Amino acid sequence: MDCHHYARGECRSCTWLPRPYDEQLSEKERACRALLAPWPGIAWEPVVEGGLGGFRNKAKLVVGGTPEAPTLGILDPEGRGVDLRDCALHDPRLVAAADPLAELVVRARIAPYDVVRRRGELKHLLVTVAPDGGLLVRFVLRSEEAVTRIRKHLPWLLGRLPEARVVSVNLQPDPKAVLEGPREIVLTDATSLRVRVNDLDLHLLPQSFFQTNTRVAAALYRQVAEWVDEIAPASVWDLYGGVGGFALHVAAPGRRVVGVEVSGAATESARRSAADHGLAVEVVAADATTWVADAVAAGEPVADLVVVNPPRRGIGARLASLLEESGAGHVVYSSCNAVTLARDLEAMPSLRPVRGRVLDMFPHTAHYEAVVLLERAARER
Ligand SMILES: C[S@@+](CC[C@H](N)C(=O)[O-])C[C@H]1O[C@@H](n2cnc3c(N)ncnc32)[C@H](O)[C@@H]1O
Repeated sequence: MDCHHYARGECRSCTWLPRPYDEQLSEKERACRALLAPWPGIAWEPVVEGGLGGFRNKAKLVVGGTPEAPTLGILDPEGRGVDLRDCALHDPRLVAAADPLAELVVRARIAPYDVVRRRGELKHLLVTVAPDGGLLVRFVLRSEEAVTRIRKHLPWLLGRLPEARVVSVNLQPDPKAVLEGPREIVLTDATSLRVRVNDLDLHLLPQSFFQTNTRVAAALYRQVAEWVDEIAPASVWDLYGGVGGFALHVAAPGRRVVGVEVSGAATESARRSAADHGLAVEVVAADATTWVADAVAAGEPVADLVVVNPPRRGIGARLASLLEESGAGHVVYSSCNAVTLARDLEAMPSLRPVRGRVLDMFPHTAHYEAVVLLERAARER
């Protein structure tokens, strides 16, 4: 894929861009299988392709420049804005939304945050697109200084960008390089974006995690639902459940499904989606490890099948040991970091990976999603 920002050396986020896409896929498969080589006999499904361009459903745009001429993209090493609003990875509808958003910044006279001088207000614009074109737009601000002006110009923005279903402000007062802060002010009547994934509408409230490639996420949920339905467990826990993608896909009559997720916004999203679809999925806001440890301590049976989909750091030694010692017959581990996946597998020797799939969630980078089905080995006599 040609990218003029890469060619000019302005952005090198896509570290694998010069590599042919077929080579990227085979290298990711090779790397994943090499990390999981200590567990021979995994039946691998074919890799899921992520697409050459236009696959990202979320634009994380750092705002630089001036109130009259803002840049939307990244900052260079000196802290100056580099405009990447036409990034080829972004869904074209995100690209189309960038100009009206930049115009809003000018109209509302919002000063881009200057990281060097620690002055200004607007740090990031975070925009998510649903498959039907609906948009969730978030202004990450240092303070509330510009909120009244954004509200004043909101009718103009909604006129220019009628696809914007949810518009919000996130307050991130710290001068740290953190994407967003804890407080969110929703400016529209609608508070969540509905994202169609397979045959489900997933609510997405601001501040909830969602996989960045909707088509690959749909393939991931279908794959896991297929494995789970084959096993037909009576109970499933979906740990690190986010907005409920796995939990809702594996819900079935007579099956007890519990989703556990630390973010309040994501749990609220999952609850709304479950209610809309009439699915009996229980959603708990908690730290996954603490919740499992408390359940075990209270003598509650661990689910027949446990899905885990942690951040890059993995599930860690404590949760791995709880699962190892539990009665769960199967675990599905979906990971965006096969290094921590392999480390966690080592800590669960009774749970053996039997099936696996690599999904190219992040084309043009070394990153990928790997999902494995673990089966409890029969106890040796
Ligand atoms: C990789 S995302 C997966 C989300 C979801 N399974 C999906 O398919 O979109 C990891 C999720 O774990 C959540 N999380 C992070 N730390 C957690 C913890 N200690 N306990 C529970 N959830 C956690 C994050 O908020 C995020 O939603």
